Amino acid sequence: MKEHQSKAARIKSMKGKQSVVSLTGYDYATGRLLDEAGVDLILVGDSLGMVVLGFPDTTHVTMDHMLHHVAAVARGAKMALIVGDLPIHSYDTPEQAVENAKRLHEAGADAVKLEGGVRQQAKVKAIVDAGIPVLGHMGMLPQRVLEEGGYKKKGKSESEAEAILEGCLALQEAGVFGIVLESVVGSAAMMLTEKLSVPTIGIGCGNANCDGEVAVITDIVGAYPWFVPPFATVRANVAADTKAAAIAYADAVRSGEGAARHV
Ligand SMILES: Nc1nc(=O)c2c([nH]1)NC[C@@H]1CN(c3ccc(C(=O)N[C@@H](CCC(=O)O)C(=O)O)cc3)CN21
Ligand SMILES: CC(C)C(=O)C(=O)O
Ligand SMILES: [Mg+2]
Repeated sequence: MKEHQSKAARIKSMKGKQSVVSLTGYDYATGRLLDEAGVDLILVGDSLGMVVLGFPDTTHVTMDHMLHHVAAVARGAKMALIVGDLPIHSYDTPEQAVENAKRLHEAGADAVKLEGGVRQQAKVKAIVDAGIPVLGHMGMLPQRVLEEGGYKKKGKSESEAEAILEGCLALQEAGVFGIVLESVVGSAAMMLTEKLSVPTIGIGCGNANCDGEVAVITDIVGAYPWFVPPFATVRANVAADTKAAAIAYADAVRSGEGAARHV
């Protein structure tokens, strides 16, 4: 087994033993800091389209964007499993899915993630057969935000929860090492976590209903204050500190005092 595959196998084996700690990261410095912090899994998410590139949603993200950011994170992180999101329309066929998964892997991703269940089963099998571990993603699927008309909670009814389970089981059978559950109501997330043999990694699924959690790094450090999902806990004030530092710098330059350290 190659190193990237044993890293993914380690995440899979954490189910029932240790919570999987995951955060998104988009650049070298953040990859290095999260690695030093002991994060298990760094997701180079297509959320970078929103919080780094300034698009209104993730449907504008391309393979070129992903390759650029995956390579930067991979230069910074050595211990954590690095997962790269396959962006919208990069996995429309099994052949295209394998080709683009290989490109993300060559750029430095240990594994890839794609959105959806039953209709992605053949693509997941093909990528896993090519030797690249796959993380599933079920529940709310941001790449479908335009069709859905917003970000809505999933699994509210029993039939919707059962449909999510069917998708998760299809992914599990195809060989995913874990599944991200996004915006699934807590009771359904708990049911899925019980029924699946691979770890579930929750975001917007409440507390302690999944085998791990993932969060968008700019949300937890307060670096992108203009759109923060309601479930995120903001633990630092990077945006406010950045603006305050720029204002203090501007004052120093404009006052004639100068901004350089006097050494
Ligand atoms: N900064 C950022 N953080 C994220 O977590 C994130 C992104 N961007 N972009 C891509 C997706 C979109 N995400 C979102 C966005 C909004 C809600 C939200 O408003 N949820 C409400 C609405 C529930 C409903 O209407 O059914 C909730 O109460 O959970 C959830 C996840 C999560 N992802
Ligand atoms: C929100 C997570 C799961 C994601 O897919 C992303 O950051 O793109
Ligand atoms: Mg994503």
